[in-house]
Amino acid sequence: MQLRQSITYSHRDSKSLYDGITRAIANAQNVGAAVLFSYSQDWDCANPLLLLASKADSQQPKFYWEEANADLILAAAGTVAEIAIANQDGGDRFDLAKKFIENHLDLAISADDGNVNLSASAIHVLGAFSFYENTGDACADLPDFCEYRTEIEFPSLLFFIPRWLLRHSSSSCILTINDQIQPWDEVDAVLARLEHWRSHLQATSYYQSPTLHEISQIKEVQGRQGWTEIVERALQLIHQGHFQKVVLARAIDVLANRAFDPFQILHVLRCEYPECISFLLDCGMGKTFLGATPEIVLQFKAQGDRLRLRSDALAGSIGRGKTLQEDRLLAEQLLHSEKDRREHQFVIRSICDRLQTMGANIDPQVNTKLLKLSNVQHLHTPITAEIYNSNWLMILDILQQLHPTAAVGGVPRDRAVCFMQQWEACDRGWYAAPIGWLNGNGEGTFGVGIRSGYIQGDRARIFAGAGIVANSQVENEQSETTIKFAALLKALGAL
Ligand SMILES: C=C(O[C@@H]1C=C(C(=O)O)C=C[C@H]1O)C(=O)O
Repeated sequence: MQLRQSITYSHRDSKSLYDGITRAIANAQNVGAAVLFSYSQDWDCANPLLLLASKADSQQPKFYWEEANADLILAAAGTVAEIAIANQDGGDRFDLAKKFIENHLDLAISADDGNVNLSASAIHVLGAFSFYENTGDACADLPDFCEYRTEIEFPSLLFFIPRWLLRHSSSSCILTINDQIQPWDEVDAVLARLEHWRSHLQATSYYQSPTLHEISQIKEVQGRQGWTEIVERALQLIHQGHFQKVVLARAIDVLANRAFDPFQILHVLRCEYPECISFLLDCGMGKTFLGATPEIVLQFKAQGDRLRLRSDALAGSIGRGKTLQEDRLLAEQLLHSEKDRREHQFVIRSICDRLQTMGANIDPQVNTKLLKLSNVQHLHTPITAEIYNSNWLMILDILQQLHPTAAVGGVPRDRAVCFMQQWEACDRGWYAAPIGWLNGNGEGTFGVGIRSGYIQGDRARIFAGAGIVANSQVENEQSETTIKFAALLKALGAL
């Protein structure tokens, strides 16, 4: 089955917009339920993050996504359809995500002003998964687990279709307004609703950034053991052959004297890390998850019956030098480190094996390079593949297979993940899990939610992890996480 958004109208005149809405109302009447309608048009906006900050109210879900390298910014707010699955709900969340998309995109009607390409006019679904499918379930027999839950909880799946979305690139800037059309709707009422949102977004508004905060406390989250002791325990288990690799995260709580401004923090990240994907996801309940990730877990594009896929192997890390020469020496050290190469190979293997299990043909050209960010350099191998399937929604099955890769989980995955759940100081929530977007044109990107943290009022909890393999040195792994923390600490004004 080829599921795509059912119809796209290009409207150079108001009659055809009228026809599109009429068709959506007919669809809604046929199925006896609401049907999505979207209208896209050229829009003038130089700063999508500022638009989001000034237009979205605090109760609304918000999403921001910036891939500077791919020349793409998405800024969106509000919701016309949403699925939020709590950790305890059970059910297969990837399957539920798929059904959500099918239910909403299958009968959706899109219209545009005639100047919009298919990618921009397609309806976008935005969201994230939590790291663990069902917190505590995989290790139900482990004692005292609940004590270590994070205080900031996020759904195990959150997908939403925004009320409005701005898709910005250097060549175009398109605004899409989405609406739910009811069987009893009338065309004029729908037109009035579209006009309401259009003028809301067009009205001049100013973003008043809150008064700058000061940091009052920075404190490592303590579990039942300190992080270095957990790393030592993991090394013993690696030595005994229990697992070969486990990625262990530390968490730090940062407290300020007044509320943090998530938009300001994201702005710092996007300027400092242009090679990364800057992201922000706010459920509309005063909690924001944000970060700047260098890692893509799955990027895809449907081309006829084929799906082009990309997934990044990113593992093996070292700091940046203060001088060019020191930086080069560190780079050489990383490129020739047997331990880091081995750690990196685990990730390449885990991604390739799982893609092959799904029937994908991996492109034979696989090149490992250095990825240099302002605070850290990594071994980086983009893996590209192709799979034949007429239903692009199988990407959710692929995502389910890939997550967590050995870059943020371990090898073998189940044993490593169980250890992490048992020993890490707190639940990961959305940290190191897939976050991103897809659209009705069969394309999308999910990043790995690392170099990230949660903001809730005057509190932030940030995460950083490191891959532990045989011969890992505890102090080196700890300083690696300290280097990684620097990104968020700096953006929070805590460094
Ligand atoms: C787990 C994190 O990073 C991951 C672990 C890496 C490593 O161990 O070298 C490198 C990149 C990421 O895949 C993190 O940043 O929190």
